[in-house]
Amino acid sequence: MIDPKLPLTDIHRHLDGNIRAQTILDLGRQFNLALPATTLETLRPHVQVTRNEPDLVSFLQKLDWGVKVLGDLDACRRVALENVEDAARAGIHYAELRFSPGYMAMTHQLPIAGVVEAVIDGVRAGVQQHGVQVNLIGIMSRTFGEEACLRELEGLLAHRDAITAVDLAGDELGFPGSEFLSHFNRARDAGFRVTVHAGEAAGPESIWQAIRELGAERIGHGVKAIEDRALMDFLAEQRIGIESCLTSNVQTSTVSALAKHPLKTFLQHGILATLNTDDPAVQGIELAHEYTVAAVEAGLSAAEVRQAQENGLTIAFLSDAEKSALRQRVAA
Ligand SMILES: O=c1[nH]cnc2c1ncn2[C@@H]1O[C@H](CO)[C@@H](O)[C@H]1O
Ligand SMILES: [Zn+2]
Repeated sequence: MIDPKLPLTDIHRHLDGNIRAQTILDLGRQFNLALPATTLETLRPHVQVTRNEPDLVSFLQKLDWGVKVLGDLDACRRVALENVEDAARAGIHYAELRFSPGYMAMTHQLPIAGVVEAVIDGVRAGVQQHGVQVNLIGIMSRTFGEEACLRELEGLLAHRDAITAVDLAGDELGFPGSEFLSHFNRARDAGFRVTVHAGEAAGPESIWQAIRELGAERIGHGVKAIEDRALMDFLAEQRIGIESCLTSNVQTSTVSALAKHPLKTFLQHGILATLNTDDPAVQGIELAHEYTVAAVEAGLSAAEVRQAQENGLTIAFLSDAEKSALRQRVAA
């Protein structure tokens, strides 16, 4: 169901939601940290979703061990490099890897701009080794409040040229987008592209807010757009893309089952919706699973899956020239 002649993109993929279990064990040992388990098998339930979580916030706790073991900047560089390796192995041609430098820095009080630099470094090394094309998206983790997000933004601004876009992620219900207006004004002034996690835990009003007040050009998840016909029309007309993450939405109980997922309706409505992973290691899936298993269970026809794959390139944060070059490279 993946068209090998079309670029395969993953434009919603958290680098810090994709830290290998083995790397968590290695780093735990290296920094002498007390982990909840010492073997891969026993660690797994602490770092991976084994059954659906009741809500978004419970799901997000599964990411915590991955960042708690980041004891120095080299550890950040390592997980960034491994993320590019994983993307290459998953057959992805172009990935937008997103990360929250403040979340990664938090446990061991690493310098935030240093984390940003280490991630850039690790990704650069990975790209050289594996030939995957990558752009980076800097996340502000709303869960830790406005001040913490401001520090993240500043760390990202310090490396403006190597960061393509910004995002807002974390606890959408507890920290509405309206608290982050000034952050996004600054980010847009600096020339960052904008995508926002919205309409995942909160309703369609959160998506309207992200577009109108934060300047979102794309929406992460956007599941709740299904409740607002005018919003669906607007997304289609304005070509505001939706980054769908099917398995993630079931694991966070955002949708009760794949068969109830609105992606098919979004595509039928002419919305530029796409297939992506979210937090592959935490979810225990890779992109191929989303294309060949999850999309099918969500009722997509082969033509709709192909449309979603096309849309990934259409809404990617790439220039038109970069898109054509990528298209030609893959088709050749
Ligand atoms: O599915 C998701 N919805 C909302 N926030 C998320 C999701 N996955 C990860 N993060 C958040 O992104 C940051 C790390 O990149 C963290 O804030 C994490 O909680
Ligand atoms: Zn996400």
